[in-house]
Amino acid sequence: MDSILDSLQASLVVDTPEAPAPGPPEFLNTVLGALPEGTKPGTSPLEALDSPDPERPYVTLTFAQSLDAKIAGKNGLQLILSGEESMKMTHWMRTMHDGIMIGIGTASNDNPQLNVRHLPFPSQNTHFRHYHHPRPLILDANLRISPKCKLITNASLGAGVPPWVITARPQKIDGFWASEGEEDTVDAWDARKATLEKAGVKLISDPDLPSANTDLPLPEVLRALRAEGIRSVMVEGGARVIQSFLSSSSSPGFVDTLVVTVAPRDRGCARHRLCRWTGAYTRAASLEDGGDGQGYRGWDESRFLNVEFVFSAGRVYDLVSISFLCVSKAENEHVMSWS
Ligand SMILES: NC(=O)C1=CN([C@@H]2O[C@H](COP(=O)(O)OP(=O)(O)OC[C@H]3O[C@@H](n4cnc5c(N)ncnc54)[C@H](O)[C@@H]3O)[C@@H](O)[C@H]2O)C=CC1
Ligand SMILES: Nc1nc(O)c(N)c(N[C@@H]2O[C@H](COP(=O)(O)O)[C@@H](O)[C@H]2O)n1
Repeated sequence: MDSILDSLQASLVVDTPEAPAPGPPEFLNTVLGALPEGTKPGTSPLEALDSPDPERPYVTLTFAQSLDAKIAGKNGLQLILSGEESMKMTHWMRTMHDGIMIGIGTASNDNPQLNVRHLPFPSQNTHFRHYHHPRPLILDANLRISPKCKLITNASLGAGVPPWVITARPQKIDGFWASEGEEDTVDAWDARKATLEKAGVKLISDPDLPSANTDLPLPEVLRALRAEGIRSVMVEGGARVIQSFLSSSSSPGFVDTLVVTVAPRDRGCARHRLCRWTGAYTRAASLEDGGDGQGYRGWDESRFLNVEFVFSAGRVYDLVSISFLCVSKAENEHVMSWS
């Protein structure tokens, strides 16, 4: 009897497949590199992200665009182009880098948090302590950033990494101010600097960074960040910063990897159209996906199809993989493929 019960019991032992541990989509591991075995995904930046130039950090440029290469709505209105899965992918990618860079246009317009709140909530620890959060880095020559922005207030509440602002104090040229009233400008700049520092912001104002009204020179910015220990940077935008990095991509260029989310809709603002990018996009889209499971797949709750593709500018816009997925559930799980 016992043996009958034993064999009955044995036959009732069902192999319950364990839910896969949450982690970045496989294509990110393939393109950017995986964490050493035994490391919990999302808890530390990737050591594997090694810049080809030891004087600057590794640069991943990433953004979301509409089919017609626009990244914002009318008057720069923030557009949520990414669906749920794509947003999660972006947040995983944030955990993989030391720093996350935006321009002051995005900081003022979007008031972003640049955290990883879309990742699954761990059972222990607080969300903020569990994951690696990249250091927010803001390109802001004139110190226009508001001390009340979310990046600064979150950090002051212990719920974010204090941002660094990359800036350049106006300087005299050959002993003269560039224009009348410039001295007052410098006083105002110094006052804003004091306010920001009091709010916990660190200013990166390398002497090599020339005084600039608008755009800071990327080689010096990247060099200064590397000197501060930033080994990898994820550049998120906005339009002007993306254009600066794409324009830098003639040899040798600063973009090591490019990850773009394309939402299949034409809805954006002409001012934020990424003209230069359209050509590369057409080229990428003309390649075949292959549907071999290498790509990033996930069901998107949004109404729109999302397409992700990745290529490495380090290899002159060579396509590493097109990853995509699709689909609006409302559209009968229609799968789109590139051909
Ligand atoms: N769809 C997406 O993935 C994203 C969209 N956006 C959108 O982009 C828009 C903001 O874009 P922009 O107004 O162009 O602002 P931006 O965020 O590109 O900042 C540009 C400003 O940064 C400063 N800057 C300093 N050094 C620079 C350099 N080397 N190159 C470029 N800028 C430098 C200048 O003051 C410049 O005006 C917003 O509407 C935002 O919603 C922003 C990020 C991502
Ligand atoms: N991945 C992605 N998809 C979109 O549709 C977007 N609009 C953006 N924008 C970028 O993300 C920032 C907002 O970050 P938080 O949600 O506040 O953490 C925004 O400022 C852009 O840089 N990205």
